[in-house]
Amino acid sequence: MFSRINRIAAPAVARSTRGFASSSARQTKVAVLGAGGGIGQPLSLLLKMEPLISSLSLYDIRGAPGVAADVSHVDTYSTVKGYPQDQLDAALDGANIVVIPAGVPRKPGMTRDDLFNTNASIVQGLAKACANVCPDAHMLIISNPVNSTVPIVASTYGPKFNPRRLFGVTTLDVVRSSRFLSEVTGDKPEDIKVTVVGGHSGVTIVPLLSQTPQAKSLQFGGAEWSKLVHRIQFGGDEVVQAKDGAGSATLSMAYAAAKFTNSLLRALNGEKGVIVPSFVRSPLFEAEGVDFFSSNIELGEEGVEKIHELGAISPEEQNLLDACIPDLIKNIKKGQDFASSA
Ligand SMILES: NC(=O)c1ccc[n+]([C@@H]2O[C@H](COP(=O)([O-])OP(=O)(O)OC[C@H]3O[C@@H](n4cnc5c(N)ncnc54)[C@H](O)[C@@H]3O)[C@@H](O)[C@H]2O)c1
Ligand SMILES: O=C(O)C[C@H](O)C(=O)O
Repeated sequence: MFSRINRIAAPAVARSTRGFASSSARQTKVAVLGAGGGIGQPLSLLLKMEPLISSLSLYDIRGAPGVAADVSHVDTYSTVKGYPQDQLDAALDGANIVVIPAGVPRKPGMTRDDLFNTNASIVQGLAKACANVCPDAHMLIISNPVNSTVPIVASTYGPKFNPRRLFGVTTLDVVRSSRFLSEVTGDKPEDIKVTVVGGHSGVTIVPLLSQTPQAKSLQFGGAEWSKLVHRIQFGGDEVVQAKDGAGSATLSMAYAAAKFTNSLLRALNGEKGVIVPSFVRSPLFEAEGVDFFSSNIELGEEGVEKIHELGAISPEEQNLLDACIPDLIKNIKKGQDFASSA
């Protein structure tokens, strides 16, 4: 099966593109597509508090001008403009980063894949517009199922696809891992860093707890470890059930998306050593038929600078990875088939 436990360093993804000037710290335009929604609204507020953003462009088929008017009163540096349904191209004009939380959320009993029929076309439509209007923008995809929507965006871009600039946002899994592990060990969550690899759905979410010093006391394969891994993999269900039909994670997701956006902005502005997990076009499991995979990514001034290998993992984590790969292949292919048939 997937027996390579110690993987050596991957070559940096070498593809140069037209630049995002490192001097643009005070001139970065970020567009949020789906800004009127449960994630979009708090995310817009958090991005308004981000000093590395100079201009926020808020788009939704419903309510974006209202959200923009509201957020624009916050006394921070950036300007904010809202765009209604028929002004998508104007919203995207000049965008350096596009964050997409547009689409329907789950209700209890649904899987993320059950959202595919609705969200695939929403994301594809938005990706087409981005490919036309701001083809060099960094694309941050939140809409589920992420394992399929990211491949949809890549295929929709066709020859314009730049693998250094497309990211599936899996940061919520990282955030949950820190928090949930802290509840087990008593350590401070802000001190805990867990590398979560694979994808963003159930068993495709693989937390590499063996690489986290605070998790060393766990007995790998034991009940406590299994319970923790299950909670990380199915944390989204906790929120969906608690919201009881009113949607899925929005506030923690907005926090996670703002955190990822901040990592990218820092790297685009020249900070070195920014390394975070994200679901990207990846060579790591290409030989097994996996085109996209989440692992630690070093971010740089052009986006993806280097895709890190997994490093040493435990036999129990290898089992998790073995379970992840077949699902991931199916999810990715579903997205690619959708895009190629459209
Ligand atoms: N990646 C993650 O970790 C993660 C976490 C939580 C939620 N999600 C996903 O994020 C998506 C949004 O969740 P939510 O709770 O904000 O949902 P929501 O229903 O509250 O908001 C979605 C927004 O998208 C808008 N929208 C729909 N079609 C659009 C289009 N064509 N263009 C622009 N906007 C459009 C809607 O009008 C709405 O305002 C869901 O698919 C959800 O599953 C992902
Ligand atoms: O669970 C969901 O459907 C939303 C999101 O993917 C999450 O992990 O919370």
